[in-house]
Amino acid sequence: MSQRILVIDDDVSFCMMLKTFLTKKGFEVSSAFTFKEAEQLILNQSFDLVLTDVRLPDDDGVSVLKFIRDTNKTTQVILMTGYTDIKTAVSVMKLGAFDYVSKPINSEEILLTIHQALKKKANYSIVESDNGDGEKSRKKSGDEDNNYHLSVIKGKSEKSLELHNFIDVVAPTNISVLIIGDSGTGKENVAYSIHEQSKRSDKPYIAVDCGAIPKDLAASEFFGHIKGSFTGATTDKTGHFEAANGGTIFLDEVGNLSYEVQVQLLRALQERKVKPVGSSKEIDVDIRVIAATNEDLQKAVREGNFREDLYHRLNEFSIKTPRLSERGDDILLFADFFLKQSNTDLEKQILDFSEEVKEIFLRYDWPGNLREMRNIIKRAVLLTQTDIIQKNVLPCEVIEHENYSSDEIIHKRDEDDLKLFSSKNEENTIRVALEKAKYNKTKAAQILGIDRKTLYNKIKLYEIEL
Ligand SMILES: Nc1ncnc2c1ncn2[C@@H]1O[C@H](COP(=O)(O)OP(=O)(O)OP(=O)(O)O)[C@@H](O)[C@H]1O
Repeated sequence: MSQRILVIDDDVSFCMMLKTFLTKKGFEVSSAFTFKEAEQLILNQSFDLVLTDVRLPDDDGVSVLKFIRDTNKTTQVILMTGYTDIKTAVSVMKLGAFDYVSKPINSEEILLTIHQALKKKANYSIVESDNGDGEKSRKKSGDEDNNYHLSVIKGKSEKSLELHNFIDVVAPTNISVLIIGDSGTGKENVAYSIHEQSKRSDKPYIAVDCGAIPKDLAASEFFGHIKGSFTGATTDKTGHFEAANGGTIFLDEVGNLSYEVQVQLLRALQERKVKPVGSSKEIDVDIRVIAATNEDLQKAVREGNFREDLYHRLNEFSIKTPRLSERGDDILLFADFFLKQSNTDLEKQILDFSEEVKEIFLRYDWPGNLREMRNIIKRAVLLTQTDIIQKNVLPCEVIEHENYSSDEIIHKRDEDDLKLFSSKNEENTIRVALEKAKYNKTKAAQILGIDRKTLYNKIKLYEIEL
């Protein structure tokens, strides 16, 4: 059976274009132009994946994600953003979206991201609440990000050395570790490194995305259940705690747990015993706990949203993951790593970045940290037809502080980009670029990464007055 995708975007022509494109690629595609329409569709059928614009006429991508999380926990969500929305997209990532792609959407890039998201979905062996199949705990293996555990960059900057020093010190112990850091700074990687360097490395490592667990199913997810304990529980299920027995449990986005679940979790951590839902037998568990958050948990404690006793239990030792912009020249090491990774993923052989691009990377503030860099480089690799990545394939937000000289060579960008270009955002993006370039069309075309002729046509199409 083909996989089901829901596309949500209020730009009707863009939405239809994407629908046609994905249908041709063998997916079963539905579309909605508003949050309200999407809500109805999501209630009536289950989707494997939802592709949603960050801004919708009656709501936004955050609400879509929250709604999906409340109804169907394994649906993957990919956000589509205009370049001015990157910061919003980064914050939505914290709520458990799979990834975001920037507009203009490139067809090859979106297909790749869709396949990775669906692969991740398939790897979650948690069964959806409505079909009640036998459930198993999940290990985040096979997850796109997980492949990168195989080779990670440590870095040489002061911040990186400090981070790895902390990891080395705490890993061999049984101490609970709380990893604090902005989205995309590599918290999950740190958790896995701690497990790998611990005495438990040959035992299970179970990563649980706490933001993705609906409140009603949390107890069963963590502690398991026995057949018949509630509607849909048609077989016994092993909970994450039991599955992690002897090894490590990683509680990602721990700040998202409801108060009720926090109480249950605390009890399990204090007593090192769990009781599956519907069972009267307690099971002893020996686990090391690592948790991560990108929220200010201390503030959540002060405001009464996170239990203080649980906070202290999780935070026997804390590690802060540095922002990418704080990692000095390591930025180029990471860039090189993502270049190699993208070459492998996309079967390309790009050799390097131009000196100018390296300088831009070193100056940029990387609000989405490593994840943003990975995405930007993947896209640049996709669009580059020569050996070296040049500035013109970088998104506007990365180069917007730079000066543009009109005698720079204009590289022709893959026309494919413009085919799936949202007209609403396109017009906006062109206006912003023109303004930035002080209405110099050559510079504006450069900012946009398109050739001058295309820009002229677009100016005519949208009747932009110069
Ligand atoms: N040391 C590293 N070397 C190479 N790649 C890394 C490293 N750390 C993280 N990455 C990559 O950066 C991306 C983001 O990392 P990760 O998912 O661990 O971040 P995070 O802080 O857990 O994000 P979030 O808070 O959004 O869950 C992933 O693609 C990951 O593989």
